[in-house]
Amino acid sequence: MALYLGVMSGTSLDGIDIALTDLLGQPQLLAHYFSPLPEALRSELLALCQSGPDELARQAVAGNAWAECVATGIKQLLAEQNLTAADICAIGSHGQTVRHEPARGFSVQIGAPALLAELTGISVVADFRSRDIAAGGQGAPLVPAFHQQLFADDIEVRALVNIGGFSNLTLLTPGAAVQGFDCGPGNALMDAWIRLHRGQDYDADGTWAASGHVNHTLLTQLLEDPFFAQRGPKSTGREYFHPAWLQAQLKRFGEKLEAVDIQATLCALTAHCISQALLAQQPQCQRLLVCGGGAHNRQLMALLQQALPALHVDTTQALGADPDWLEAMAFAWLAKCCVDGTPGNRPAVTGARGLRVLGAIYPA
Ligand SMILES: Nc1ncnc2c1ncn2[C@@H]1O[C@H](COP(=O)(O)OP(=O)(O)OP(=O)(O)O)[C@@H](O)[C@H]1O
Ligand SMILES: CC(=O)N[C@H]1[C@@H]2OC[C@@H](O2)[C@@H](O)[C@@H]1O[C@H](C)C(=O)O
Repeated sequence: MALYLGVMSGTSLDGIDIALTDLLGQPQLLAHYFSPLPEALRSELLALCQSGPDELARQAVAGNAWAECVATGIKQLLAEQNLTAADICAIGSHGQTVRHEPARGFSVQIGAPALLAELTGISVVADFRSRDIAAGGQGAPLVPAFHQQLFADDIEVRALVNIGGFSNLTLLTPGAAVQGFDCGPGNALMDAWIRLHRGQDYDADGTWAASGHVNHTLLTQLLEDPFFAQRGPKSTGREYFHPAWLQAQLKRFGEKLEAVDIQATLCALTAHCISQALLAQQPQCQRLLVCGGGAHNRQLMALLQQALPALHVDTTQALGADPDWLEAMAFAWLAKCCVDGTPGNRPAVTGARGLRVLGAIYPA
């Protein structure tokens, strides 16, 4: 066995995913652990996504707190599995993205990797995005190479979409280089809207969205945002699709809509930005496999199937991969790539000048 831990704390800021992964042959998920972020840390991380007073020190303090949460989770997971630190080759720790501005040459993930190595006694690989950006790439998305490793088929043209806070698509065409790019909002705008109007973290199963009506005029207007027509390489995040983007769009729309109909329209926006990008970039695609938290949103899954009638729309579970743990597994795999000196980026995806080994190692 070659045991790696992948740690992901995604843009939706719901919590920390830890995946114990065997990377001796095809990646296998052996065990997993989820820890919600303590509310104070969650709101501080969210605040740090924008500039504010004393942010350098606050970023460092929040990074340490994040690493402590991860170390606690890792210790618990290892104890449950009767493993010790010595059994683990390395931790691949994505960290928490607080800024993503590849056009200005940076993407910032905080997570105190030195402290995490110290607290766990395990080597940590972190800072996966900066080398790709230094080589002219977007630094994101990085999971397409892992999707290719797990899901590429000799015959079927497949696509994967990870629907977390934002959504990113991977296109797997037999005999061709893997393609991939961010499509736009995933759950982030829906989460923000339901939080504002109903005080809930997310729209469980998409029930609220399903009870409203999609306003097609508003949907068309939202889809006119130039990001959607742009072809890859492209990536996005909270800097672009934020609640103020939605408020500006609603102001431009003018007509007052029921909150529930806006939720229905946001759900349709996520489905359509994915389906449009997929059809534009790989019209031969036969199957769409969904992973990330959005795979649990029944209304979103139904809208995706409606928008893509010629394709089979499934979650990755249909191929035996739990949709909730793929991102964390991807960072375990990327950590091994770094340790082995193998490139983790794919220039056709990120737009980097070439293949690069991603990440920095903090030895145990
Ligand atoms: N049962 C459910 N019904 C509807 N939506 C759900 C459900 N469970 C999770 N979600 C959505 O999935 C989100 C979390 O998804 P995920 O864990 O993939 O995000 P992430 O790791 O933060 O994302 P990213 O890929 O952007 O880094 C939640 O914020 C919520 O919107
Ligand atoms: C900068 C950043 O954290 N980007 C995330 C985010 O969440 C989804 C999408 O935007 C994707 O680009 C990326 O995550 C996955 C793990 C990736 O790099 O493939």
